[in-house]
Amino acid sequence: MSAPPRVLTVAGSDSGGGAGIQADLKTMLAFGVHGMSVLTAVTAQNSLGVQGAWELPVEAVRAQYRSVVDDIGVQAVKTGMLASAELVETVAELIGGTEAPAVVDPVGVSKHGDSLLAASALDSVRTKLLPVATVATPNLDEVAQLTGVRVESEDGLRRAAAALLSYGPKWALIKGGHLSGDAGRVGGGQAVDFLTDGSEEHWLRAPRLDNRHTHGTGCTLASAIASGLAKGQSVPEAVAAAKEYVTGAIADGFALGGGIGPVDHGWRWRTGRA
Ligand SMILES: Nc1ncnc2c1ncn2[C@@H]1O[C@H](COP(=O)(O)OP(=O)(O)OP(=O)(O)O)[C@@H](O)[C@H]1O
Ligand SMILES: Cc1ncc(CO)c(N)n1
Repeated sequence: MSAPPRVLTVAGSDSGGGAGIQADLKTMLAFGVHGMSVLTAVTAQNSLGVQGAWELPVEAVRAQYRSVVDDIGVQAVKTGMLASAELVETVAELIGGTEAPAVVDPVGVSKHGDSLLAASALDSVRTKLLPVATVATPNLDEVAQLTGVRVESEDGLRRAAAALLSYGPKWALIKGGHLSGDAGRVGGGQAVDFLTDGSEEHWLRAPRLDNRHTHGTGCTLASAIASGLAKGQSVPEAVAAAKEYVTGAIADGFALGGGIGPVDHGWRWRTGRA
């Protein structure tokens, strides 16, 4: 049997299994690719929040990356929680030296508002990491932090994407999920995301689901995109398939613990829906 496409996630561990490395690997399995991981940080995390976070040393991140890329090889890379300026710069340098497409999820804070990136790292994200990204996938808070553009309308999504592209990623995918939650200010009850490379424009719309168990949506979407790219899909194709997957996973998200439960990475198996 021939080997499946290989995808590498460079991200933090979520002990609760809903986001981070755990969400990434589950998503990759659901897409039929071989998932591999470079751990950047360990978090003590559950449905209620992040109780603690510990970064790994730069040498540990470098060594994991070299182990994977030099022997096994990768067809796509995805980045998530990078914690510090030093780690952001290290990962940017490693990705810059790898040919595979890179999906950069510029993770800033968790769903509970716990910080997963030092404020001092923002400039390194702008000047080192975004330039080596094939697709960057900020949510509305992250794009506001990175570009200063606060999105309050669909036209705002366009302006935010243009500002993000000025830092160098080939494609910007701005996730409007948070905005449409606000009494449907944008999208008319839909979860709207906007994808552009500066010339093509793609609007991704899905029903906004009334399920509070959304822990891990961003990690899941980015890993699904990386999986599609590893299979040879174009960025718009991979993003469309990823949006469909994350929407199904949110619909089937379930309660665990006393707070925000995870999306269901196995929804296609569990529900039999396509
Ligand atoms: N309630 C919802 N119903 C449908 N789709 C949603 C909902 N919430 C988010 N989404 C979609 O989920 C995807 C991830 O977006 P989101 O804005 O939640 O990412 P994020 O904030 O980075 O996630 P995370 O909290 O994991 O960091 C997007 O496609 C977004 O439109
Ligand atoms: C480790 C980790 N990465 C990313 C997220 C996304 O919010 C999270 N909650 N935890």
